Amino acid sequence: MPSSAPARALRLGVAGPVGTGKSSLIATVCRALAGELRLGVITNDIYTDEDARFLRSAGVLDPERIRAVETGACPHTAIRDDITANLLAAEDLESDFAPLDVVIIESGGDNLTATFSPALVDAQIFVLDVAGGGDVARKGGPGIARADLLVVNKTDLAPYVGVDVAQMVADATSAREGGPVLALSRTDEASVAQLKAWVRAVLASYRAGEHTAIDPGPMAPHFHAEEGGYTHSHDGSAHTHTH
Ligand SMILES: Nc1nc2c(ncn2[C@@H]2O[C@H](COP(=O)(O)OP(=O)(O)OP(=O)(O)O)[C@@H](O)[C@H]2O)c(=O)[nH]1
Repeated sequence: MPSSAPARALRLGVAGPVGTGKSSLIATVCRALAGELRLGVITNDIYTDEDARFLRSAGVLDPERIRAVETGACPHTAIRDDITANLLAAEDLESDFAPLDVVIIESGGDNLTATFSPALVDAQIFVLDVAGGGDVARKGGPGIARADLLVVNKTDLAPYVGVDVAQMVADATSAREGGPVLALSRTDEASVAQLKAWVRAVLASYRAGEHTAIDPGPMAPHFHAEEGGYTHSHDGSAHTHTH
């Protein structure tokens, strides 16, 4: 191993709107790579450990290797502004199961703009699905534009929702100025193999000291329905609420 090899596991973030298939994608990665890589997973949910329980029940990884962070009202704060709970969870996982190769961190998804801080993850995947409509990729946002990989998920559903996957991928590629876009379905083995190859390649580059964590940029201000409803922004310095 080169002397510049990092001392800890690669931390890989998975963000995207609710229901686009983040937990399922993580289950797919675990199923595909658990035989060759030592993996751990951290989930972020507002008030529950639902995603962690889903992943444990999927039987793709030792349940002890899946930890849940409960984020409270804004699930984005814990992956962007105050990342302490996630950092501690990642460090705990790594010390309990040393050595790990990859720790995957799932964001609690509720809008299009969630991004991870580069202080928490080394690389991030943003997940859209065809059921959200073919236009979503064109609308952009920091995760869509600048995550390390954009996944257009559930391509098996495209014929039923009238989405042209090739066009959606072309729009996404143009919104990302050529950055990688992967059309994925858990039922399409070729696409799963591409996802697996992408994770392997990022890990190899991270281990060689050649990978730089990119900040996709802060999230746009967004609304939360809890506590009577408030608009909320993560602009890097101030963490503001407007009721
Ligand atoms: N048809 C199809 N359905 C999928 C695929 N991947 C996920 N799903 C389904 O999409 C739904 C949402 O998947 P999840 O993995 O729970 O999505 P999520 O983004 O983790 O959801 P939240 O954690 O609630 O934000 C579930 O019913 C999955 O079974 C896929 O490739 N094809």
